[in-house]
Amino acid sequence: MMNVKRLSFSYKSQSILDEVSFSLKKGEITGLVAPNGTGKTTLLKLLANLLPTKQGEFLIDGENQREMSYKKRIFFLENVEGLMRELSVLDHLKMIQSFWQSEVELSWVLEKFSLEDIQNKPIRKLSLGQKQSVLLMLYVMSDAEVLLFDEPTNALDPTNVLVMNEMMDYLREKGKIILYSSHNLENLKLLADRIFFLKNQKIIEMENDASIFNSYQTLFVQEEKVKKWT
Ligand SMILES: Nc1ncnc2c1ncn2[C@@H]1O[C@H](COP(=O)(O)OP(=O)(O)OP(=O)(O)O)[C@@H](O)[C@H]1O
Repeated sequence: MMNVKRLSFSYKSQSILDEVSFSLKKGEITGLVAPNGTGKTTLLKLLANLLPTKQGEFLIDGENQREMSYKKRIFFLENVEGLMRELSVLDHLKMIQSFWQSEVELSWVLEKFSLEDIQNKPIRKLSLGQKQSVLLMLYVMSDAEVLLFDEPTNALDPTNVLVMNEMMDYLREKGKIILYSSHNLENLKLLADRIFFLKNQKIIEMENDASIFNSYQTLFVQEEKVKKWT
């Protein structure tokens, strides 16, 4: 269980989170939804200890984020920009396997993503969607307890979205704590056990049922922003 207690955060005068409290459970996928620029990535960075927090605390199984081993329980790579251009796919997998002392088999992960053919290519020679698949592979390879995904379907074609969904089901089965930030409400509706909306610096927990699209419309869609162009 990951518990977040009274977490607040601002970039200078811009308040992003205001005394937010929630918990994430093992074996559950929690969706995180909000319009552009609301603070989803900021929240993921805070949980991964990549931004300094002054107010609030978070714990994994009671262990506070200020303790040394906390960081080694969470995997978060914001986007493909975090991959190393000159290193091959295989190099990345080996690096993560070694750093995380993971027992996940390299060949098994490559096979699940059907990426055996490009395993020796450097990242700079891959397409955007291929890089995204590599990023997802690293999550699986890390075998970390807490997995924070920022728009994981970015640049993926429909087939690879299905591959990602299989991956998510597998990770849930393994008891991972998963926070999945996305604008793809349709896919989240399929996958998520719970969905959080982020609005006015607060988390609102929503039921993941047929009403989720209407709720999004009511809470977030600002008709005045969609201007007539013709
Ligand atoms: N390093 C930073 N310094 C100052 N402000 C920042 C910084 N990073 C993000 N912001 C601001 O914080 C707000 C939230 O940004 P964040 O990236 O967390 O949003 P998001 O919900 O992930 O958006 P998107 O859906 O577009 O990815 C935005 O208004 C952004 O301009």
